[in-house]
Amino acid sequence: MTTTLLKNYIGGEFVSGCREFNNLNPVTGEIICQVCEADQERVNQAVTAAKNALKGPWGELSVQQRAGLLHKVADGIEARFDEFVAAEMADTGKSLQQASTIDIPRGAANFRVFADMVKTASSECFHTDTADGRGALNYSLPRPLGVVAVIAPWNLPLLLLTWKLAPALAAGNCIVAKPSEETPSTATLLAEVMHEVGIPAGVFNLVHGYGPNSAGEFLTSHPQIDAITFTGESRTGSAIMRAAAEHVKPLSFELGGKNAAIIFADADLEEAVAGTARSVFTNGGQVCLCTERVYVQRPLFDTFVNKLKAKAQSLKIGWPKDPDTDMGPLISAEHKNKVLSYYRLAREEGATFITGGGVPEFGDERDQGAWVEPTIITGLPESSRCVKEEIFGPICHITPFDTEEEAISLANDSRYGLAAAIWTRDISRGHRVAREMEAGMVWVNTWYLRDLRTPFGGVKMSGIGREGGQHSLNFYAEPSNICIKL
Ligand SMILES: NC(=O)c1ccc[n+]([C@@H]2O[C@H](COP(=O)([O-])OP(=O)(O)OC[C@H]3O[C@@H](n4cnc5c(N)ncnc54)[C@H](O)[C@@H]3O)[C@@H](O)[C@H]2O)c1
Ligand SMILES: O=C/C=C/C=C(\O)C(=O)O
Repeated sequence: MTTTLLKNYIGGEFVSGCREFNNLNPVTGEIICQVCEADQERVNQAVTAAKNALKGPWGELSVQQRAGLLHKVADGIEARFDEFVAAEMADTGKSLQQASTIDIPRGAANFRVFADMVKTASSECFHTDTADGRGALNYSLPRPLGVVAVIAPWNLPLLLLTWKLAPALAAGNCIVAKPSEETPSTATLLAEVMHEVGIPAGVFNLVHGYGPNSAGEFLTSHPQIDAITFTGESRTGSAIMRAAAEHVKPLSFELGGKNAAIIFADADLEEAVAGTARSVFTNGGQVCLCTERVYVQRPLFDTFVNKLKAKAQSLKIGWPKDPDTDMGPLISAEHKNKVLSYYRLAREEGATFITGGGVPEFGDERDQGAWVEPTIITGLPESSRCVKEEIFGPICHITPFDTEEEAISLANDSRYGLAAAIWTRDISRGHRVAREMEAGMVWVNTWYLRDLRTPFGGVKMSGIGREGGQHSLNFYAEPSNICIKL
């Protein structure tokens, strides 16, 4: 992307904003470009454009035609694949390997999976007996919610934005989307693709800005927004719930987590170590599904800790474009300071540092970036803040356990309930323990293995509702029941 100014996309036009803010590259802290912040007026214009578009050609398209346009969006992303990869890497510092094998491919895949799924969606129909014997027919039709506000986070920017956009558009809604202020680039490229493939003006609108007292809050408190889908921190979810409360509307929340991994003594040790290293350090620990609490059955504890330490110390921390790089920087100096504050807290709480706990020194411009060391700690009480609070960085705490019941109790002792991973060769135990997890998603002898048709979401403070497959389509369109007296 050569653009030096990222604009809002409203009513089919790229427009400026009330002011401009810097988009920084977290590898070196350098300014990548400027971004136009949308004020209340721009958000109002975007919502009006979306409202009007509902009554325009978009509402008259057949499901097949809508699905065909969504495949064209996927084609457009794939046609500009390298641009999307470069833009995602510039905004986030994530590795070429991750951006090119996960983030951007899923951007296209999300559109394709829902374009295909909506074409085969079915609805309910009942033949009803009646007192007069003539009966009645009850059938339901899916009605799009209307204008949907989509608010996305910075960790998997295109993946998570399109994970919401694709089903929302497939169901016939119009959108006003706000990407994170940290990662505006691929969302803007996506607006260019939408424009190029002929998504009708106003169907997809993009507003840049922050949360409080900026585009995010203006959007979620807007009376003409018909539904909100949000992915981000749990406390932000609470704020959005309050902002939306006055105008009662459907909410879909994918929120924070403090995910546990349980490693039983009978686990395949090499698999469990490799899988746990992946679940702790992928994307610098900046994935909602990442493991921050590891529970290892006592006979295996010392061996496991030493092997995970070796894995952490073998991670290549380096330039995102280096094909060997395993881990880049965190998203921002602010987030780096937050993660380092937990490294300091861990010391204050008396943790034993197995590895890491500081900042890597490169001796070049990366020393101005948002880098931290992959870190493993042990020895803290389960009540400590580092074990209870989401850190969202490349760090895990490891605790020994003795019995299956104890492991389940430890893993469930959290206000979050997003994901869990269980490592055991005893598959009956895998089924049994998975069923006891207070989490929306449980992986056994693997992690982050995805089937896009499955329910994705969390319990407790980790979210409201489910995304994925029919679960997404059920949120973005609600059934109207029609009863015909025969
Ligand atoms: N459950 C999931 O699927 C999932 C996926 C990814 C990230 N997350 C969570 O997201 C968090 C990291 O992402 P983040 O730092 O971008 O989260 P965040 O809550 O700080 O911001 C997320 C988005 O919300 C916007 N926002 C912030 N305050 C707002 C407000 N008051 N009103 C409206 N919009 C507002 C931000 O500008 C951004 O676009 C972590 O807690 C992580 O666990 C969860
Ligand atoms: O950071 C959270 C990752 C979410 C991933 C998905 O929503 C997905 O893989 O569909």
